[in-house]
Amino acid sequence: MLVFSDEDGRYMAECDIADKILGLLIGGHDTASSACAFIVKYLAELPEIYNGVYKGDPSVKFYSCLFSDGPSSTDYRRALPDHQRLAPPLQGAFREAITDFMYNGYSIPKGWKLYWSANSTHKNPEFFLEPSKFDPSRFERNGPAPYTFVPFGGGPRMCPGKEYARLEILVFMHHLVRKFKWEKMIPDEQIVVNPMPSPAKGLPIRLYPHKD
Ligand code: HEM
Repeated sequence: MLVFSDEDGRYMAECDIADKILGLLIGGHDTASSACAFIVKYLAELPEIYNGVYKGDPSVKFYSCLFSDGPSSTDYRRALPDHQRLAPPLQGAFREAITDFMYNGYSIPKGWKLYWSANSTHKNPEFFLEPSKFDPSRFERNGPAPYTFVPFGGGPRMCPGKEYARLEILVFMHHLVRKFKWEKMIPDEQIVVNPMPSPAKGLPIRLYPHKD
């Protein structure tokens, strides 16, 4: 960013570079930590799923694929994690209409700003049976219809960090699950969204090291 210029020879202003770096730090860190918090929360609430993950049960593929005897480590690329459907770290983003179009009976003029929402798309019962239920095996049957599962967005501006994020989350979970079982210290902890979803008190947990 410091050394590259655009086609007219103009360099980026310092404040634009700072803005991009801050965007990258927030986009790269807070998203993945929000995702990790929700896996920890759901696995604490659903011991049968935790046990499946710990034992490398293939029906919880995304969560088991980096475990020693689990499926191949490349499976994580195909697997779709249900925690990101239920609690997408990024709630959505803005787009600008590049042409006039009709949507659901509404006429959207060119130039209007539109907000697409990952959260409401992911909770649509037309696409997800029992949408409020955490079910890591739901994607094993049929993959989601195009543009119904969009935690990383879609189209040309889709998150460029998604493969890195998936791997980062799996490495963290791998070490946590291999070493510990845990329980939540606040059973009904509230979820706040500001701007990413997170447990209001920071999800305090009690860790129990595995004996074997
Ligand atoms: C679980 C983790 C993550 C989630 C859920 C996530 C989600 C998203 C979403 C929804 C967008 C907007 C896409 C769109 O407008 O269509 C986005 C954009 C972006 N993400 Fe991520 N992200 C994650 C991790 C990361 C990481 C680790 C990095 C970098 C190391 C990163 C860098 C970016 C950047 C630079 C953009 C802007 C892309 C553009 O505007 O062309 N993200 N992300």
